[in-house]
Amino acid sequence: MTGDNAEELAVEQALALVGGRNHARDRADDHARDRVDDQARDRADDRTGDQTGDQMPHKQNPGEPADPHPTPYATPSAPFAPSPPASPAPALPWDRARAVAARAGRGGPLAVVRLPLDRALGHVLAEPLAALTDLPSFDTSAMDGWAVAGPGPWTYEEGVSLLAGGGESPTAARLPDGTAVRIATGARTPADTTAVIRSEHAHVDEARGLLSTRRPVVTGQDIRPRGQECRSGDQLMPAGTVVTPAVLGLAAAAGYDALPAVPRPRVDVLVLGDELLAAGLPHDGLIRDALGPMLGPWLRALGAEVSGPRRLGDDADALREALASSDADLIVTTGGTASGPVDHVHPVLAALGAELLVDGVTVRPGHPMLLARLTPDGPHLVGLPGNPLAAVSGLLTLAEPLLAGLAGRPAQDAYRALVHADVPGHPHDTRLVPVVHRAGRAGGRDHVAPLRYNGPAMLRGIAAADGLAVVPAGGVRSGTEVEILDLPWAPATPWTEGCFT
Ligand SMILES: Nc1nc2c(c(=O)[nH]1)N[C@H]1C(S)=C(S)[C@@H](COP(=O)(O)OP(=O)(O)OC[C@H]3O[C@@H](n4cnc5c(N)ncnc54)[C@H](O)[C@@H]3O)O[C@H]1N2
Ligand code: MOO
Repeated sequence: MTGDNAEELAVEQALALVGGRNHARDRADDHARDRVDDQARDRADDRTGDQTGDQMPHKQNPGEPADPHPTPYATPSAPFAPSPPASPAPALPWDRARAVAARAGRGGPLAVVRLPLDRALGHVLAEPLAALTDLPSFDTSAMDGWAVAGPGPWTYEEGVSLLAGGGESPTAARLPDGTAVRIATGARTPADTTAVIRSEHAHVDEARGLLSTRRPVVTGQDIRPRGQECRSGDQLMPAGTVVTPAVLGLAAAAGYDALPAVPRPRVDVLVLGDELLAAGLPHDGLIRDALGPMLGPWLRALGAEVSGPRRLGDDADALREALASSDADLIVTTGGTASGPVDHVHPVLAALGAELLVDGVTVRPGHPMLLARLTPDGPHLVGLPGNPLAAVSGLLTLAEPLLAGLAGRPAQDAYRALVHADVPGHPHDTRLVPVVHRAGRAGGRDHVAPLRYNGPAMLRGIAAADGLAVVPAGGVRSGTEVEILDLPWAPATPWTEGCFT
């Protein structure tokens, strides 16, 4: 990794760490039971209603530009001709899909590496962090002042001071009753010290060589006793903890030079689509690739080591070759998940004999998202739909819990927050809607506000968001609680106020 990359990674990890509310809870759903339940439920869904987003009676937010539901890009040489899905497997409900992804990530044993502290940020502790020393490791003065023994007034020796980091002074190793010695914050207190008197509370009579104080002296005052914070061997943090800057500081204080960590999961990002430009303005039916620039940093913020994006166009052979030759733990593809003429993800997975763990999720946007295992021991693949907000939906539904499992930490769990505004729902699918957290004003409660520009092809809402509301079928009323998934960075900037809600 270059220095630049390391710096970029550190910034992204820091963003992730700053923003994370981490309401993690390990939901170990029974995968086999889930699949059976889900299949029964989905068969019922198929009988009762519409599965497409096109008919969603979704009230348009005021001012939101019309977003006709996108159709796959069609070229004159390959006219769009909808074909049946490659796999008849039913779509999974959103929470089941997350549980399946989390379970898939937890499938194998975790590797352990020892990383120097300056490379450990954002990794997950593979073992509990046990103190290698008592903290403090010696009785320490908490203040600049005087160490005293017994009741005052105290005599002292002119010119003798105990300093932080100083070795044991022969004159001050033991402090006889009735004596005092000048001491600095962080210095070891001599044996038999009763208390430390802050310099501002001490009265020094230089002529008589006597120290006194008008304040009562409490035994042990302003002394940090050895082992106050921990004893050697105490567990400071459990395995599975994400190494934050504060954990690095604690580990250093407790004597660590390197930390036992789970290696970051390695992720290859493959961007599919002939219509995508890597630079410049859209022209002639071509558009900018919005996912390549977004996914690397986002996946790094989720703790991954990312290579790519590689733009493969709509080339089935190139996709097959890239999948077969990858040595990553996870491959993330974008686009090509549906059944259009150049949607190659399903056929290539079938040709490689991959096992589809999730083939569609009853969530809007993002319903064609998929999760596969390429070989029994091989990498997983998360297929993100090409519509950009649908890709974000797939990222948080499948990639985030999978990566959490691969990295040895619990997946983010949704938590509940009040929503300020009615949020329309899909008739029977979950909706993920960009929201921003707002502090309650004038006695009001903290809440989230849904953001406009939340169409599947739009990123304008999510760019201003700090979370996604998980809106159940049928929608939610203003003033009720809704599940929230946090985005892995700090709350959106204040100028989103009024601009997007
Ligand atoms: N007959 C049906 N067609 C479609 C359905 C459906 O149910 N039946 N679902 C629609 C939905 S919803 C989605 S989402 C998309 C998913 O399709 P793909 O995953 O195959 O994605 P593409 O067709 O390749 O692209 C869709 C859309 O997104 C644009 N795109 C793709 N990649 C990028 C990128 N990197 N940056 C920016 N934009 C990108 C692409 O140009 C298309 O406009 O399928 C619908 N169709
Ligand atoms: O509604 Mo699609 O799943 O745009 O994402």
